[in-house]
Amino acid sequence: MLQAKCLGVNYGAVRALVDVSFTIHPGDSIAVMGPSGSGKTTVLHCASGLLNPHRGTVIFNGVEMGSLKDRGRAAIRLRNFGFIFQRADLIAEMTLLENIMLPLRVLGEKPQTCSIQATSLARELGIDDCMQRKPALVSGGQRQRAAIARALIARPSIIFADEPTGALDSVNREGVLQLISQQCLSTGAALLMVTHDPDTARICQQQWRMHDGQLLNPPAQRVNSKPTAHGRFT
Ligand SMILES: Nc1ncnc2c1ncn2[C@@H]1O[C@H](COP(=O)(O)OP(=O)(O)OP(=O)(O)O)[C@@H](O)[C@H]1O
Repeated sequence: MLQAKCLGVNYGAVRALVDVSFTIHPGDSIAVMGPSGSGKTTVLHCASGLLNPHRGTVIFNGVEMGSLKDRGRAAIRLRNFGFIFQRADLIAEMTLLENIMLPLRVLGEKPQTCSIQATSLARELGIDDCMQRKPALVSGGQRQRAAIARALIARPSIIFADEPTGALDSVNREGVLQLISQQCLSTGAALLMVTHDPDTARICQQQWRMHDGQLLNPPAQRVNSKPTAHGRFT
């Protein structure tokens, strides 16, 4: 589904990525781990088309992302990718409902259809009682659940998550991780998640390690495992 070949990114003298290659298949769940500055976020940004690598290519469903203009890459992101960041990054002026509906609205769905789907997803994520509130008036855990709903509503084929529970306490962290893995299992979406935390990484089938811009355990050497009945991955 997504293939990255020999990615290289430099920031001046800093070699943020060095010859990084990997493949993401439908349903894969991958945690990208490694020390601060090792290139985890840069990998996520290149894979998702947020950043054009200086060397190498990213091919999504047969389309080379680097050959597209910004608008073309944005269209692929909107239709196929969901994003969850450490801070929920919801739009402050909109209610949770409006935030969650936003991707479908941009894709041209009717408001009523968007509202029905957003409400149903919010119920699954346990935030249906605060959908009319703005982000500043709900808890951090509720904000992050809303961000997950927004990332999932257009049924993306890949979820990109960068420290998605970094701003949460341990109880909320566990709940949010369960929700992400359950939602990926039920929709078949792949997950590429950057995290420092080994406990967080354990929800994924695969743990990739980065060091000094290099991927240390290339995906070809990995052994895949299957999701458990509890919605977690082994
Ligand atoms: N916009 C930028 N300008 C200059 N250097 C950058 C920029 N973004 C990243 N870097 C550098 O590239 C390297 C990789 O950064 P990256 O953010 O990918 O690492 P990371 O593993 O995600 O780090 P962290 O865990 O601290 O978030 C680091 O040395 C970083 O300082």
